[in-house]
Amino acid sequence: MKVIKVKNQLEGGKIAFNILSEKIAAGAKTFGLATGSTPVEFYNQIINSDLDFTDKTSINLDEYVGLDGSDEQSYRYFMNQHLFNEKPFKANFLPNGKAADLEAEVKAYDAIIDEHPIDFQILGIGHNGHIGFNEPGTSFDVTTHVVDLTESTISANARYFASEAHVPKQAISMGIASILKSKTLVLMAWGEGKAEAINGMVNGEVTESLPASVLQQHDDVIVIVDEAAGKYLK
Ligand SMILES: N[C@@H]1[C@@H](O)[C@H](O)[C@@H](COP(=O)(O)O)O[C@@H]1O
Repeated sequence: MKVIKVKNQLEGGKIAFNILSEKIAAGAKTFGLATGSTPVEFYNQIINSDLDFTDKTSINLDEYVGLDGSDEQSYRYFMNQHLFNEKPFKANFLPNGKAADLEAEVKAYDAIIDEHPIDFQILGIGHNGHIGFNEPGTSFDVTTHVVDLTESTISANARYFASEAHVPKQAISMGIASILKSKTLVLMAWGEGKAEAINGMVNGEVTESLPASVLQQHDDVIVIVDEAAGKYLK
């Protein structure tokens, strides 16, 4: 795991963007994308670049169950607002949170990931160490699955909703086994609230109780943190 400390999200987003650009120059065509506040500056860098994505494919980590893509709180809507409306891709995949048959949707999403091996995956991290919506206790062997969100995640994500009661209780998430198949992973974290999770991920034991710790087992992971998120790192 390579750790890069930066001043702020702007500097971190630029570094992540530079890594992305190098991978594109080397032939990368499929990008695993994440939602949340963490990657917003990274997406701005993409939007403001002259890179062409019309022959590139994106596959997002997750989506809330029950939300349609037109719903402002859905991750599809977030991605449209923060990236896709400005930077057209060949294809943008996200799980369908409104699928009538969730098990069929999970299988279909696994097939999409198999057909489009991910070259570069961008990740944020939850306060409890989750990646995507793989909550503590999730097996490292799972592929796409339906997740019951923890209270901690529901309350952390309530800021985007009218109230905590409006936050969906379930999500469809790419699994840890799928995330680990990406050739390169870049995980970013900003702010003190992420400091303990980051320290556990980098220096702690590899354990399902801190899902991000599994990244220690991958040989091309770059962690970009600001001072606050990296405060326990040597
Ligand atoms: N499913 C998403 C994760 O992919 C994201 O990394 C995390 C952190 O969000 P933020 O970047 O807003 O701190 O929140 C959500 O739970």
